[in-house]
Amino acid sequence: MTARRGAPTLTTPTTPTALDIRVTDSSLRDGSHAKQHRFTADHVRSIVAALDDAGVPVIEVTHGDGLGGSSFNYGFSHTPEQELIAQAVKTATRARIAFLMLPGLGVKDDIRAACDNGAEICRIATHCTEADIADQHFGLARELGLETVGFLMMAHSRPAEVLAAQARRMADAGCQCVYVVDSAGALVLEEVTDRVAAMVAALGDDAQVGFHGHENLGLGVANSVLAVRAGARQIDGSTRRFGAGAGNTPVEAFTAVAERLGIRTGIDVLKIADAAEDVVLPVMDEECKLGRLELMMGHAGVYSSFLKHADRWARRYGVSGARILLRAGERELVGGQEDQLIDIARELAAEDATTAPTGG
Ligand SMILES: CC[C@H](O)CC(=O)C(=O)O
Ligand SMILES: [Mn+2]
Repeated sequence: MTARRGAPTLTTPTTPTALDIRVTDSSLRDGSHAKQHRFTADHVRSIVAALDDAGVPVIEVTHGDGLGGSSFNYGFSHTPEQELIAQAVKTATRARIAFLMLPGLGVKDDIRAACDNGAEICRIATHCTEADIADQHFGLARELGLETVGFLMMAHSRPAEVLAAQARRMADAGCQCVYVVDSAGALVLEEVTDRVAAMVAALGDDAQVGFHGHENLGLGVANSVLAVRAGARQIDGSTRRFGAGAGNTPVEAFTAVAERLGIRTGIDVLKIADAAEDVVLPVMDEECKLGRLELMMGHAGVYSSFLKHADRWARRYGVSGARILLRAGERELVGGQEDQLIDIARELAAEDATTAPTGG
């Protein structure tokens, strides 16, 4: 790496040198939440072409809630996700296409279809205490010759040793890289280090460890660097932060920081910055911002994909979206419990009605 003029030397004793890590861009999957699942084939082609040209090695394409997510509960897709996956595969020249599935939302035939459409990496997501529900999906994916990744979602909600045991379970089922998934964007610095390090120790050479961050507390890049320093070898992000909540770790910023730290991603900083500005931004309905609701998600530990749902029910019932999210955090809601946001909104409306001053 050639030193840039004026760039400080940031090497510290804990800085890995010339370390190769693999970045997966989730704009076309996690960004589906922000886009309310309205991706078209044109969006996929343009974003995949730009990311592929910038050297992003893995691009994830699926409904925000994974294969089978298109539904009344989660939101219907504009274009069937298998078609989007097929378009992504046709467009990419170097990048490999990944898909996500949550057992129960998607079924094994969805994995077979994604494989037939040319996807190469199967990512199975479970709540961080429920790794056992993914056993058969990892088994099938390996039989099909797919690379496997496991997602332990809402990883802030359990301590490092619990995650390490769950990661071991995934690896034993055939998972080749288990991610600490900070679904709520609630993990703060050393909380990432501890979790990643415990998983690295539990998995040894049997599987890698990855980190998937969200920006709800503004820590996506910093947390990802700490994950790498703790031994993570795969990092997720989304170009222009295009993801649920305040969005994901921005790939372009992470790439630039990684380059300064001697962490090699293989991504061209200038090209990914162009892709973020010229290609991804125009596809977004609005920038993923770190506003009041997003901050509450990180603060209260709420699943990032609840953002649009909470906002909708707050407007419908005339109550505060931030209070909906705080109560969702107190109740420790997990993915799949989106409907309970409606109950909370109704409760808050009833409480407000009883406390409102009466006229006359
Ligand atoms: C519903 C799946 C979820 O969006 C996966 C993910 O990206 C996360 O938990 O952060
Ligand atoms: Mn996510």
